[in-house]
Amino acid sequence: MPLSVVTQQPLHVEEFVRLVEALGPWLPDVEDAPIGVAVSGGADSLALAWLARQWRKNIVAFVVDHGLRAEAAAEARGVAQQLAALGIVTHVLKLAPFPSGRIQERARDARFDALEKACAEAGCIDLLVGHHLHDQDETVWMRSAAGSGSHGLAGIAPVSIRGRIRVVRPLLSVHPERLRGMLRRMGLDWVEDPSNHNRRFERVRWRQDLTSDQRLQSRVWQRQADSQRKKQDEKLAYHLAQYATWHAEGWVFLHKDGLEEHALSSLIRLVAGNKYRPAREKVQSLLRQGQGTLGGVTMQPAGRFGEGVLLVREERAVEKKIPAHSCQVWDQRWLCRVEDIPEGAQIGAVGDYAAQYDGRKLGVPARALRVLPALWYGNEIIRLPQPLSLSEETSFIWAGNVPITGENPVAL
Ligand SMILES: Nc1ncnc2c1ncn2[C@@H]1O[C@H](COP(=O)(O)OP(=O)(O)OP(=O)(O)O)[C@@H](O)[C@H]1O
Repeated sequence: MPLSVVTQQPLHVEEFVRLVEALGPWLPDVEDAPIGVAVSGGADSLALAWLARQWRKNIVAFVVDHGLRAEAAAEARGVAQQLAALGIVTHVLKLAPFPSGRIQERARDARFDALEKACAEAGCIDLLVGHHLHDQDETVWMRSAAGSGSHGLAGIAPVSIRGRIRVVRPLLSVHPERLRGMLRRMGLDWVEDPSNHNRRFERVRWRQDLTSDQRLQSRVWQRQADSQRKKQDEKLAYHLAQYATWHAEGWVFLHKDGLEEHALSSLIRLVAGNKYRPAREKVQSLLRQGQGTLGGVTMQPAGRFGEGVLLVREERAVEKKIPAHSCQVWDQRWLCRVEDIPEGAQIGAVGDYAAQYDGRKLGVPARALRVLPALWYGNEIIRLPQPLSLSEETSFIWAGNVPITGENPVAL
């Protein structure tokens, strides 16, 4: 029977609770630690917010206004009012304008950055988002069309870590019609975003064109790839635990017996804080050479650190100095924890200043000391990172936001 003929029953609260509880553990339902919900005002996330509110008392909704359409601000206010009427505390997050080009990707990144920050401020460590079964089908199909391997075909992960929060997608196995059915039954209206129908975007074209058979096929691929990915990840985690040592100054020692393609590419991604692993051929060529730079990371023989290699952030690749703020991330890896930052201060690499320190005594490669972050005021360093600082206070903490195994969370 074609899928479209199957009647989709509205989703019930009990089923939602089963789905969401399976993705725990969850903190107790207390005021100080609410669960965040990202709500666009579209049917899926509105349904998610309503269901989450039945599940728990303490939730906080975040509505992001990208400022991309004239009516967006009024729509966001409308959604906030609708949520407030459902007894849900809501914050509207207005994004600063971003440059044109790659608009969907930029909007997504900016949205998740804003959501992560807002969650941290509201005391949420978990954020629910409303991706559903059709989003998963389209993602898998698109990745298959792009020639992805099992990592890509495993699709959107039900749980992923993004910076300081856990992003949870309890509706990934739910047909969207079941969510709309639920909203209709509750008499709740939703907003239709016109960009969801704009065929300029690849995802929209697949959403409109995928047949039921293609959707079924993509679910088969997804399940196979997911189980393959899990096996590969377990193997890699075991391998890294055996051979790799990550150091708090952002560098890695990899034992020679552990030098192989998957381990190396995952560690390069980790040390550089990159979204993606480097291309396979390049990793293989680096392995053949035994040393060199790739993906913003330098690999060199480990020398006094043992038989193997060191992976250190490449000095030429680090971000230039940027204006310093508290909670500012520099070089996509270091979060500034300093509170009382003077006007005009900047975050930049320690650089030549590191020459004053003895890496041997500190147990850190000299190269790794040079690429650590520091707080600069003109040509002076006013806050040093650990282990160069004499103070007990930690001025910078690792915020690489990159998993060691598995895929980087893709903010869809
Ligand atoms: N403007 C926004 N504000 C808050 N959360 C958002 C916003 N846009 C998307 N999200 C979150 O990301 C999820 C997936 O985004 P996507 O663009 O697929 O959703 P949508 O089709 O715009 O809306 P919905 O999923 O609510 O129907 C949403 O379900 C929601 O949780």
